[in-house]
Amino acid sequence: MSSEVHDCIVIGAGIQGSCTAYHLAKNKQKTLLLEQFVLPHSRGSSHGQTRIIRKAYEEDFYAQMMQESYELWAQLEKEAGVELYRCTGLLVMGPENAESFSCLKATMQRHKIPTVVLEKQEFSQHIPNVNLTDGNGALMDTLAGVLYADRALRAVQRLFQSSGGVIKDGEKVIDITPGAVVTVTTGSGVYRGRNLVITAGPWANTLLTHTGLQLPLKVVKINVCYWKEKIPGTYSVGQRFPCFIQMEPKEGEYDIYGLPSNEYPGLMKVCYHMGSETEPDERDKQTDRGDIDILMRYVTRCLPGLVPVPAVVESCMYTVTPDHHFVLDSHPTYGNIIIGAGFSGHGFKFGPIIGKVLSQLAMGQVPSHDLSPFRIKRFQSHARSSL
Ligand SMILES: Cc1cc2nc3c(=O)[nH]c(=O)nc-3n(C[C@H](O)[C@H](O)[C@H](O)COP(=O)(O)OP(=O)(O)OC[C@H]3O[C@@H](n4cnc5c(N)ncnc54)[C@H](O)[C@@H]3O)c2cc1C
Ligand SMILES: O=C(O)[C@@H]1CCCCN1
Repeated sequence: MSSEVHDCIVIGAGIQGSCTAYHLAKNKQKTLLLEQFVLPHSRGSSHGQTRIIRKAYEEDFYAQMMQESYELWAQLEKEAGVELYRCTGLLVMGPENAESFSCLKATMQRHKIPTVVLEKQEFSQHIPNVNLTDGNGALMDTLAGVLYADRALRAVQRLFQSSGGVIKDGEKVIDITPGAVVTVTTGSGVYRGRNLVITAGPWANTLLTHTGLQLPLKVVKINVCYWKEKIPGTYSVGQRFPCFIQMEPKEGEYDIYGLPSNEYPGLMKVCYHMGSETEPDERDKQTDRGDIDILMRYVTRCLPGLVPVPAVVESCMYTVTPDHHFVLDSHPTYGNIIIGAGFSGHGFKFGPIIGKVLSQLAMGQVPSHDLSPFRIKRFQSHARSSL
């Protein structure tokens, strides 16, 4: 074991760990970022070319955090000298009389998020080639768009390194010994840090076992489906087609969402916001296609310009909490272990702000956002959390 003690060790080089490490290094913290796979990889949750960025949220705390996240993404773009965000707008469709749809509208209004409400009569004129479901309303979050995910991850990791940070990839953490100085053992080394951040995505509970904590997290495999345009370009980013979310507020059903064709010419990404449970290392053994059946019916009904059979299916994982809100907190027993987990399929857009608040927790500072919705304590009654 080297006698070197890092200010902070971060486990997991997905978007959350990479952004946290970047903020730590910017704050002159001697930081080591450990990643089990050789980078870049496609075995976690942060790979793929695109993600949605939006301020349209029902909850005030997300809308608020996104105000700053947009600013931080813009700073990153500038610092890295690459385009990470493309404004396309986000079309949200949902049952007009559902509480979630009106709550979304009200939150957007309260936070002065630029919004256009689309009346039914004008819908098809503004959004051709989409059939609005009967009883649904529609609105547009005009500053929403696409984040270039793979590119963003690379950019943040590069900026971390150029700020003096060290990445060791292909090093799986196999043991953690908590203490005033935390000892972290990988397959090829032993490292010590005054603070530890665990941002291990679907593997969060595997790592937390070493600290005597388990969170109520469910890992699901998402079939990432791309659908062929009957006429190339119909739903393309070039034709200013927006991202969309079809809200499904009924119990047991989940939203459907899409991004304009862009990364694969002629193919539009349309996915279901839930999947079947899996062990993170056994992702490819999970072959349930129930989500694809739901999508095929939706595409047939609402996106008539697409061939209703997926042309490409890729895999990704969500790590879902019971309330679909994140975990951003210190370990209940070891104050120098910080946890970022359970991003529940919507965490990418928050990467820079999550990195900032996790780095603040790791530096012993008061976080600049209220983290009470994200505390571990809220799971106290839950069977799988052992506190
Ligand atoms: C299909 C899909 C669509 C999505 N769409 C959106 C969207 O439109 N907008 C949005 O904002 N978000 C979206 N998300 C969610 C977003 O991508 C995730 O919330 C985010 O990527 C989670 O990042 P993470 O860093 O927590 O996890 P990960 O990216 O999984 O990173 C964790 C890392 O930890 C490493 N690790 C684990 N265990 C160890 C170990 N023992 N030793 C060393 N390293 C370890 C893993 O290898 C991995 O690289 C989507 C997710 C998916 C799957
Ligand atoms: O985070 C998002 O914006 C999207 C919304 C739809 C589901 C997947 N995630």
